[in-house]
Order: sequence, then structure tokens, then C-alpha cells
Amino acid sequence: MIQKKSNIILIGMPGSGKSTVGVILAKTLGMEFVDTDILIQSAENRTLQTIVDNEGHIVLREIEERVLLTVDHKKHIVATGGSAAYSEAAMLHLKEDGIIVFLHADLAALCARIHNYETRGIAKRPEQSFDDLFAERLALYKKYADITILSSEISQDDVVETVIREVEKYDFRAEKS
Ligand SMILES: Nc1ncnc2c1ncn2[C@@H]1O[C@H](COP(=O)(O)OP(=O)(O)O)[C@@H](O)[C@H]1O
Ligand SMILES: O=C(O)C1=C[C@@H](OP(=O)(O)O)[C@@H](O)[C@H](O)C1
Ligand SMILES: [Mg+2]
Repeated sequence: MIQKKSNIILIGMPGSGKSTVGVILAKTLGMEFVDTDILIQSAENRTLQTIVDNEGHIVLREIEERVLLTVDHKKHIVATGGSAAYSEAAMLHLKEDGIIVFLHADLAALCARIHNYETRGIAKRPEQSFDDLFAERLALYKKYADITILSSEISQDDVVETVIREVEKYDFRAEKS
């Protein structure tokens, strides 16, 4: 028997809309919302940028993997951080009960939305440009995505509508039981 998925997992670059779209999706579908960046900060009792500043981006990715592997939420919209896709173990764990939705915005749209590239706690090499990070990650997001939504040119509300339309084609149970 095919196990229906109960979560929607949002992945994508910083600025792709995971956190903001995630909240609207949860309200629209009557589901719960969790942002894994907040789970990390609660577990660590410090900000993501503090982790990067003090211990570097690799340690942030390791902490993120640990936290993602503890996620056992049901019927949640899960907004991940942009670096979640570096962990194969974490992505496969989230996929067990989640449809993975890649919010794919192009570089120009992302740059227009992100104004705090150096202070947002991004898990990147210190000298790494946003363009380079985008190129490095694209293959990872594509690898894990069940659904890809092109979100550069459309409003947050239209992204929400598109996600809902696309997940309906999957084995997904959003209804409350
Ligand atoms: N479809 C969209 N159109 C325009 N702006 C958007 C869209 N999606 C998100 N944004 C804006 O981009 C910024 C970053 O969004 P955010 O949800 O924090 O991204 P993420 O969690 O993926 O890093 C926010 O200011 C948000 O309002
Ligand atoms: O892309 C990244 O390396 C990161 C993005 C952040 O989340 P958003 O994608 O929500 O900005 C956060 O997880 C962390 O600071 C690392
Ligand atoms: Mg976010």
C-alpha cells in the first residue's frame, strides 16, 4: 500500500520564499507550520549567524543535519533553511513523510529580495559569491525535489496557489483526521 505523505517540505535558496510562503500555505490549508531555522536556533540557543561566525559554515550544516533528523512532525508545512539540501540523510528523512517542493527563483529575483547576504547566517564559504552558491546548490535542490515551482515572476499568493495545485496531484493528505 502506498503511504500518503502528510507534510509539505519547502526547499530552495535563501530568498526563494520558503519561510513567508510556508506560513501562508499553512494558513490556507489549515495545517501547522514549522521553520527549521527556528528549531536550530532553539536547540542551540544562539542565532545562525553566531554559529557561522564562531564555528564556521560546516559546523552550521552539521548542526542543521542533526536537527533535521529529529523532525518528526505530521501534517506540517516545513520551511527548511537554504543549506538543508547538503545533507542527503536529512533530505531522505524529510522525504519519508513529506512532498519536497523546490521554490526555484532565478538569481536576479533572489538578489532583489536578499539584502543581508553577509549577515543572514548563510552556510557558505567566507569568500563565496551568491552566484557561485546558487550554481553549487541548484543540482542538490533538483535532486531532491518532487515538485519544482518557478517563483521569480509570481507573487507569494500565486506561489501558494501553485503549490496547492501541484501537491494535489500527489499522494498527499492535508485533511485533519
Ligand atoms: N514570490 C515572491 N515575490 C516577491 N517577493 C517574495 C516572494 N517570495 C518571497 N518574497 C520575499 O523575499 C524575502 C525572502 O523570503 P523568505 O521567505 O525569508 O525566503 P527564504 O525563507 O526562502 O530564505 C521576503 O522579504 C519575502 O517577502
Ligand atoms: O542558505 C543557507 O545557507 C542558510 C539559509 C538560512 O535560511 P533561509 O534559506 O530561510 O534564508 C538558514 O538556514 C541558515 O542561515 C543557512
Ligand atoms: Mg527562511
